[in-house]
Amino acid sequence: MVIVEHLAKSVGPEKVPVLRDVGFRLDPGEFVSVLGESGSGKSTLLRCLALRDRWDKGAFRIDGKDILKGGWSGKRNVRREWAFLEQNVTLDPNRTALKNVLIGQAAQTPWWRRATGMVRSDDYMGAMDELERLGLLDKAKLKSGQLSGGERQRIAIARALVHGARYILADEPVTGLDPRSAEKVLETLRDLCKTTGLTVIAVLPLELAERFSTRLWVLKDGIIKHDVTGRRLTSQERAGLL
Ligand SMILES: Nc1ncnc2c1ncn2[C@@H]1O[C@H](COP(=O)(O)OP(=O)(O)OP(=O)(O)O)[C@@H](O)[C@H]1O
Repeated sequence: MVIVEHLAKSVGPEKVPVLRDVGFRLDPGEFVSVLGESGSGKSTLLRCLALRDRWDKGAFRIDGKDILKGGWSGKRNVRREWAFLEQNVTLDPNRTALKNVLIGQAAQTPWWRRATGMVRSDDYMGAMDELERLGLLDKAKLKSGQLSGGERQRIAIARALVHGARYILADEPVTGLDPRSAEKVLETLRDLCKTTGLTVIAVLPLELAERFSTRLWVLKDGIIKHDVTGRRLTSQERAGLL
């Protein structure tokens, strides 16, 4: 279980408070969508959880361990287990989809493996299994530049899973995709949550958030103003979001 308490974060030279007091508990397999007006701090929250941004205040406990107070190994585990899925996926266009899955992201892969592209046969089998599970086996040998935007997103998901992700933080992962590709990416994430216990926290448009996620957070005034599970937002809760 993940427990966040009293997370606060100010930004910029003026130290403008964006997150004032964010707290939640999260079980494995949840698919959370973060909603909120532009500038409400959705990306800041995701970056804090990925430890890309330093927290001003707060406690971050995972399976009973206090990550911020512990040593570097807890933080290293968070960096490995919390994968960040961006709107514009960075894949190496000169390598195949399979090689992109195998060599991983810079933060997860030793430099010599990235430089040489060397992989172990176990890793190869693991990557092929993951591509099969995500319905991408027929794309394995294509150069990533030949893939569609939705396929690139799903390759990035496969890459995260192969490298040990238990949590995926996705900042507008389907913006710019056509509706069918967007649905396929979100169906993939939803199925993984159900079948593997993967936890997803994503910034999505309201309509897709309500269709695909199990829980909705509305960020407002630096806190999670509404935290809703298993239902749509009421008209009062969605005020200001559309
Ligand atoms: N490094 C920074 N320096 C100054 N201001 C920042 C910085 N990072 C974020 N901000 C400000 O903090 C606020 C929250 O930004 P954030 O990107 O988290 O919002 P958001 O909810 O994701 O917005 P959007 O929906 O428009 O993407 C915004 O007002 C933004 O301008």
